[in-house]
Amino acid sequence: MSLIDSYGRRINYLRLSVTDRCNLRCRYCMPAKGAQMLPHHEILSFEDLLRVAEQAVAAGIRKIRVTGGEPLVRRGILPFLARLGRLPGLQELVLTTNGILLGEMARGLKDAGVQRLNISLDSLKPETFSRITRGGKLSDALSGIEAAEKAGFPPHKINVVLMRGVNDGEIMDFVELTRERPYNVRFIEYMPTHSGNWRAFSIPGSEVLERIAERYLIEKLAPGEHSGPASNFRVRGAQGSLGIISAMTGHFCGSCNRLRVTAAGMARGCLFSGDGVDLRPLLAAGDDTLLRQEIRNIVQAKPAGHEMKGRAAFPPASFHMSGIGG
Ligand SMILES: Nc1nc2c(ncn2[C@@H]2O[C@H](COP(=O)(O)OP(=O)(O)OP(=O)(O)O)[C@@H](O)[C@H]2O)c(=O)[nH]1
Ligand SMILES: C[S@@+](CC[C@H](N)C(=O)[O-])C[C@H]1O[C@@H](n2cnc3c(N)ncnc32)[C@H](O)[C@@H]1O
Ligand code: SF4
Ligand code: SF4
Repeated sequence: MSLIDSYGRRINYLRLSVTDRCNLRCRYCMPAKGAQMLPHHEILSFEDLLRVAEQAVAAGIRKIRVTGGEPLVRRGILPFLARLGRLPGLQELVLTTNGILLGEMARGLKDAGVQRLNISLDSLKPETFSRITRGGKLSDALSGIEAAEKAGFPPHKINVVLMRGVNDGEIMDFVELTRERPYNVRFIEYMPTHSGNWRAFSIPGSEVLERIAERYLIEKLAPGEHSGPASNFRVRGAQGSLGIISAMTGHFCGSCNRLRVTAAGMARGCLFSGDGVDLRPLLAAGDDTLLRQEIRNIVQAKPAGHEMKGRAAFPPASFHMSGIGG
């Protein structure tokens, strides 16, 4: 079974958000105060999340990335992941995290069958890290990253959302990190949110690459099985690699393979496509065949791309990265 959308793209990757809560408050993701968290009864139960995942896999999804909010703050996440990983037909179970809880949970994640981790780390300086995350401790994130390495995960992808004047002075420090460690450090263009003046902060991926190329000899890497939305590069002689995720200026929409389901059970064909489709009535009706058909319908209605340029108001009122899962 495979899911092909109306533009001929094969949709085989589900980003499943398990919570909209988080132990950090990153400036680019959540407002300082008054983030409206979903009441507990509106968050899908693990049973319902499993039903959605099961029907998505039956329809053609092969990879599930568990995200949030911070997925590791949801109670019961490890047994849930172990059950998710056992779904027949699912080939990859991966997770995106801020790393803060990995010190205590990395081993459990490995045992639950999570295959790879993408970890957000926006600064290597304690003060800047704390400023961006509104109070997070860099040492917690770094020890989490180390614990995950010790638990036997393959080299991590490290996600860095660049913000002009905030952490772009650290680009070369992150480049140096790839010389010492086998990580794939990915610089991400700041995407629109309600939490601030994103236009002033967003740095085009092309500029980042130019700045690196002024200092280092870099070579482009061929797209690999795990390169995802990033264009990847390597500084000559480095153990790790660099990625550019041009979420705003770039054009990975043409090869987009994703579907999203939020913790509230809203399915979206595109990160930026409005409110999405509410799966809860179908879950409540208990008809999994209809659920699978709805997943196919959403894939059919998936837009060609984000089309932000043509929009008078962006982002839409319903848009919160922490609520959608990035
Ligand atoms: N515009 C856009 N941004 C995305 C999409 N998927 C992920 N991102 C962004 O890319 C960054 C990294 O996301 P991750 O959660 O690490 O996932 P990923 O890069 O898709 O992961 P893999 O391809 O599975 O390695 C985040 O800023 C996401 O918000 C997408 O489909 N569209
Ligand atoms: C919403 S977070 C959820 C997972 C986890 N809490 C974390 O931070 O890795 C998923 C990804 O979205 C990214 N993200 C959040 N807001 C963003 C924004 N405005 N622009 C670009 N990336 C963003 C984060 O950096 C992270 O890599
Ligand atoms: S990016 Fe991740 S860690 Fe930061 S506030 Fe959003 S959900 Fe939390
Ligand atoms: S913006 Fe939409 S279509 Fe483009 S890559 Fe992201 S999810 Fe896919």
